[in-house]
Amino acid sequence: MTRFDVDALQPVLDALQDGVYITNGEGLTLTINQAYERITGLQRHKIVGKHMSELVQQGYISKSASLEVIRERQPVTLVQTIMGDRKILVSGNPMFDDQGRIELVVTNVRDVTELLRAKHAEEQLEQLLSRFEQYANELPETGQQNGLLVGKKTQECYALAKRIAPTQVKILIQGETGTGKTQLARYIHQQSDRADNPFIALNCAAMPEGLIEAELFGYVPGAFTGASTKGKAGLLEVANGGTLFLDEIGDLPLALQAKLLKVIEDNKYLPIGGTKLKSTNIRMITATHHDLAAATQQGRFREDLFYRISVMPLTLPPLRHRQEEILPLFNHYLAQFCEQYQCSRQLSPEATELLMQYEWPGNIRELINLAERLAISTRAEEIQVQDLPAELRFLNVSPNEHVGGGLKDQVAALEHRLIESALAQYGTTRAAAAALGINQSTLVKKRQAFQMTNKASS
Ligand SMILES: Nc1ncnc2c1ncn2[C@@H]1O[C@H](COP(=O)(O)OP(=O)(O)OP(=O)(O)O)[C@@H](O)[C@H]1O
Repeated sequence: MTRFDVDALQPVLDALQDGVYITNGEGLTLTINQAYERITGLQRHKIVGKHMSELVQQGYISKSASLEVIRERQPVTLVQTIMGDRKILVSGNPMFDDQGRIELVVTNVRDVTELLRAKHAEEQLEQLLSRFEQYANELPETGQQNGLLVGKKTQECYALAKRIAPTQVKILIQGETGTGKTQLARYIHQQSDRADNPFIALNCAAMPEGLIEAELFGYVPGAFTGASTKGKAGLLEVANGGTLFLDEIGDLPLALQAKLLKVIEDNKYLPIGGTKLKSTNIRMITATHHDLAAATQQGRFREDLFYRISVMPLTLPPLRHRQEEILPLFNHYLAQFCEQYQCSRQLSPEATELLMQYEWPGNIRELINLAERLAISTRAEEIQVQDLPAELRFLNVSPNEHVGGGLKDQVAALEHRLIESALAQYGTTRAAAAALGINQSTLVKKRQAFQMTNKASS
């Protein structure tokens, strides 16, 4: 029995925005309010009279705050998961009678799913912004605002970019990762009459759909639970008057492609939760490493958007197709890092040869990373083959002929050939082992094991 007439209180409870759940001192459900029904999807008539432990057993809720309050005899706050994925913040409070027994447990419930999502989104945005800042700092120091234009193809690409920079033509930059797409987009911005306004870059592949939408279009105050009360300006607003560079546009979800098309056609967009269209004046430059024409045929990219953004395609070839640039770029960055780390380094002819033969899957970015790594890690002034990472050092090891057998045999055979190749290159087991990063005794044992297997099978 309780001193309170719960039924009489019901209209008051129903007027509250937060969900309310009331049990008696044993954990039997006395009532819930309408907000609780809305947040959890549970219906009052189905749970009144039920014990909280039944609700947990039947999977309606993951944990009961009321039972915990009864056990602990003090307030309890926890985050619960309901209906699979929604997160609710639950705070239970005991109400004691004159004898100190728990008479009621009153629990209030707030849906924090959107709040948590927004918090996560904010964190990701902060990271993103710090990346922008980091990238923006890279250019002025080297003075290489338009890059090192050594190769003919790169020179032609930049020359064309310079001619079209002052126009409004839509540019799609194609190229593998690290080939310099962002740098080229920034160059176009700098050569245009928008140079004094912002250059904003967004990588569409780096974020989940909900977040990209909030970042691009922004949201109005109170657009969703947990949204900032001030609302948020989208990048379309931040970049107003300047250039918005959308990298990896091929990864933009279809729903957002439709919204982006509207921006391109009318220079208008609707912030999330908004009712009034906003105008923007941006130059959009896009980039991709995908074959967008193929993506269009497969229905993964809107055809109308593809034609709109690719009026002027510019292609940056992979570094392996710009052989003449490898050394000048490498030496440029090596000199830059030597100055930074106060050292002096140069490539030996053999190491130079391997750099020229290497495929550079990460293109210029990979080359820059290697230059920095070698400037720091080599001891002698001349960089030797053994200073290079394994993927370059063993370039001349011919690919494994099929030796038959399973993966284990093939891996053993490859290991054997790498060991033999290192031995041929370095002469002694000690030097070969050092180059392979293993102990000399391990190398010798592996060699013997392989020779024995070979004898046994011949
Ligand atoms: N012509 C160039 N000369 C010198 N450095 C360059 C040149 N082009 C690009 N770089 C440098 O190479 C690195 C990678 O370039 P960038 O970030 O523009 O590549 P990206 O194609 O946009 O890569 P991702 O697709 O992975 O974003 C940057 O540090 C950039 O400064």
